Amino acid sequence: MPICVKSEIGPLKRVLLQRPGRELEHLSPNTMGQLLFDDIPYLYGAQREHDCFAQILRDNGAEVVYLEDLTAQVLAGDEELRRRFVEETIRRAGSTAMGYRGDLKRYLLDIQDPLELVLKTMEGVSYQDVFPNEQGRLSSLVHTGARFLMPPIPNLYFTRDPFACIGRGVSLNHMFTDTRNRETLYGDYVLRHHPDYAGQVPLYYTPDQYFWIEGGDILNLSRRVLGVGISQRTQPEAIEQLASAIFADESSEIDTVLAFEIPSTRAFMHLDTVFTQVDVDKFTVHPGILGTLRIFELTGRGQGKLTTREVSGPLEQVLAGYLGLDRVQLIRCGGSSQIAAEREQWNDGSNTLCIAPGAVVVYDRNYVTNQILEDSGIRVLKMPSAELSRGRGGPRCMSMPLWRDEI
Ligand SMILES: NC(=O)NCCC[C@H](N)C(=O)O
Repeated sequence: MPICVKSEIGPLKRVLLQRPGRELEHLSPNTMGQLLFDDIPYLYGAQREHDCFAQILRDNGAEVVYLEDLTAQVLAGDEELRRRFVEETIRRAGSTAMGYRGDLKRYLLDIQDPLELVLKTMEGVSYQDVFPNEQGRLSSLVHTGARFLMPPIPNLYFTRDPFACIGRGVSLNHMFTDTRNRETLYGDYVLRHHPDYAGQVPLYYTPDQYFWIEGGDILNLSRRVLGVGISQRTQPEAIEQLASAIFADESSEIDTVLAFEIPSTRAFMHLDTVFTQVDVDKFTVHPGILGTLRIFELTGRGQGKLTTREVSGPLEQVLAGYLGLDRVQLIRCGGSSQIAAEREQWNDGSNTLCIAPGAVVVYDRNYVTNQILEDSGIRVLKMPSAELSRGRGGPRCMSMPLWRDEI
């Protein structure tokens, strides 16, 4: 079996990243809001930071694989699959792309090197790429300099979101926004066609299901308990469908889904922006969610229908109960300072990537939270974060574990 993720903290052995590329250079002040960025990162700085992230993971025992490489391996030498991939990419890229589908298809299929093709679909295709010599048509005279026939998809380096590993299976997600829905195609091709994955991974959710769900909301709390956020990006109906599919899979060990309802705002876009596990009995949390958090339990494995109830009690007590622990410690992002909590949560201070019990990768800029983690006995591996953080996601968002050793 190629996938094994039964916790948030088991030693990380294989992880999927995407190295940010020219899609970041294709953000502009007019488009960045729609493309879910608050600023335009400096690409070469972002790549340096990302390479440092990958090196920290390798130095600590994880094999790093890249989404762009796996997708290129799938397309290499299979002309029919390459054609289908290009057609599907165009179909998902919006009405302008569909209006130019013949030209885009010719342009993309002309790119022989599979990795170059994959990167081009991520970077976006401009009017001038396709029509370098066009003159005299209305469409060639207006705004051609900054016009994309196929827009860039700059959020791909947040590999946490388009699909999520759950035990031995995967939720291949239906994303909240159009720009991010294109991202699911790469995981789809890898999971269905790559020789290492094809036919071996149960899919618990697929993008053709109607409700939104994103991987940042999915937390493998234990081999038996899955946590899922109800958030700006994940609808409760999607959680019901996901839970039903998991409970119907006899090979899955999960018998409980805990749904955590967090405020539906951009600052808290996914559960993992406010809450991540850092050790067997320790979690980071953004204090801003504690007052309003509601938790629901879904059960019903093997019964053909779900049973739902609201769970009462403080978060630490609920977590301790479901994880079979005496107590759980919540480490507050920003400590006791509200301004530090808000600033560091905005820069993903709560979004740690746990690589083994008690060891996490974090952004260096969140020094208040990082110090508190160290004081709590956590080994804190800091990565540079001036540019990557402008995309509003941290180390957990930028990684999809494919294999964690069981604990
Ligand atoms: N799991 C995460 O919280 N991922 C961060 C995603 C950031 C991206 N700019 C987005 O808005 O979707």
